[in-house]
Amino acid sequence: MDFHDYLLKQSEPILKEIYQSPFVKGIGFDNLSQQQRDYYVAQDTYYTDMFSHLFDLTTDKLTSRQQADQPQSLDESLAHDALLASPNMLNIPPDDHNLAYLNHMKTAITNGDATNAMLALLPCTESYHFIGKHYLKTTQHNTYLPWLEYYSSPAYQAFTQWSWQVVDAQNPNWQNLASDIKKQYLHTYLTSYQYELSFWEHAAQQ
Ligand SMILES: Cc1ncc(CO)c(N)n1
Repeated sequence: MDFHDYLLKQSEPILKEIYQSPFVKGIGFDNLSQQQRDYYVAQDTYYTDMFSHLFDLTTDKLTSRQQADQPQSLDESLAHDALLASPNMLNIPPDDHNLAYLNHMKTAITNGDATNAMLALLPCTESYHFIGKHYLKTTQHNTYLPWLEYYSSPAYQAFTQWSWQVVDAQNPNWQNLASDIKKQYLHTYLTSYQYELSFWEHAAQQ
């Protein structure tokens, strides 16, 4: 088993909660209010802007081979457009859970090694790909189909697979990791997953 498969087993319960969270179901079953979409797109626009900066900091820690293999970076404004937000989103400031999530990633990336940095970002990348695939065929004539298509697209999949390959190559003998290091990696990864869940939960509460 590769390291990312082991990690996925650990995050599976949270991923299942994410699938069942009301906003994610709202995307899958075409059932979201304008207010929920405005809030989510406002939060996520802020988040993805910061994420690209954090991603660049992480890339600096990788080998030049890994950097060269990185697929073209993606323009998530296409996914945001698919949620049809109103201009009211411009009045919504970044919320505390969002800032706390970004702060967690920044700390893990600044203070940690290359694996720790990748694991702070991985839940973000992989969970959206799983959500896209999970709900792609759920509802006919779904208003939000372009959102699901974006995250299940070959380009997004390539980005997810590249992330897995990097994490696996960094830890070919992950079973032999010192237990405190393994604990730290898991903590970084699962904390990001918990923040992903919380991001969705807040969006549904609007
Ligand atoms: C909160 C969050 N996590 C992950 C992604 C996927 O990039 C996103 N757009 N937003």
